[in-house]
Amino acid sequence: MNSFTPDRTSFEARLHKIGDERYHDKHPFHHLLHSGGCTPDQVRAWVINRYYYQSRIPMKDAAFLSRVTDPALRRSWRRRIEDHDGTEDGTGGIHRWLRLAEGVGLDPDYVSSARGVLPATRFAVDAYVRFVRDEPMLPAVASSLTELFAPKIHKDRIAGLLEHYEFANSDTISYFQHRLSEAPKDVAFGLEWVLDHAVTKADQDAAANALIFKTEVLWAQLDALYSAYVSPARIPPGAWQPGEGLLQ
Ligand SMILES: O=C(O)c1cc(C(=O)O)c2c(n1)C(=O)C(=O)c1cc(C(=O)O)[nH]c1-2
Repeated sequence: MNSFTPDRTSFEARLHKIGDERYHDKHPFHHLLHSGGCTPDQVRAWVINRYYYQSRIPMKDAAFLSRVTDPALRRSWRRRIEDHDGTEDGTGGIHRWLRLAEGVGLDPDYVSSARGVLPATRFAVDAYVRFVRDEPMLPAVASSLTELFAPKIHKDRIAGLLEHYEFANSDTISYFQHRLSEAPKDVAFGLEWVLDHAVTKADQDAAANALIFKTEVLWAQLDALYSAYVSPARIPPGAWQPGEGLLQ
């Protein structure tokens, strides 16, 4: 019978180590994007596929909320949906992502139709929504903790896009600018909740494994993008072809 449960500090360090080793800031596609090495079509492919992730985040948060019995937890978590959906037309993260889409020359209606999304992106993102819907509460919350590592990548992205790409300006990058203040609030709450609720070794393992699963969801999306649009550029049947979905 396991009797030794590592303390909060070493458990938190274990979660951070997962990010240090596995977060998608290390993926070659991000290196290419942030250093100015992407062609306009590679940026467009990223915007189209990443939209699918964005669009499913509030759906997974709604699935999560539908299982929560504690009003205080619901009150805190529901802000995530408002961050993405906004509180009225023309506000929120999804709207801001579509401004980025227009900035790179894409028709926002095409992007929001999700027609050209890569199959592996769809599978990975849908797996995340199902995971949060179906797994116990602790792994469901822990899977959101990749956001611990997001502010750094958002800062790198803002700096890299502004330095290297003509389309980048305060309007087109406002999605990332907003996340710099939104994500730390989400993750401060989520981390506290996980540290409070992971009280046995088995709980801590389940939370750590959920975080690993989530890094894989993110990594798989970039692998799909790299293999379809970078090298050797094998676009799967049905996925976005350069030239499609452009602004008229
Ligand atoms: O640009 C990124 O690299 C990145 C990563 C992540 C993440 O780590 O899951 C999120 C976001 N951005 C993001 O913008 C966002 O709203 C978000 C929500 C969540 C989540 O799991 O609930 N992750 C992320």
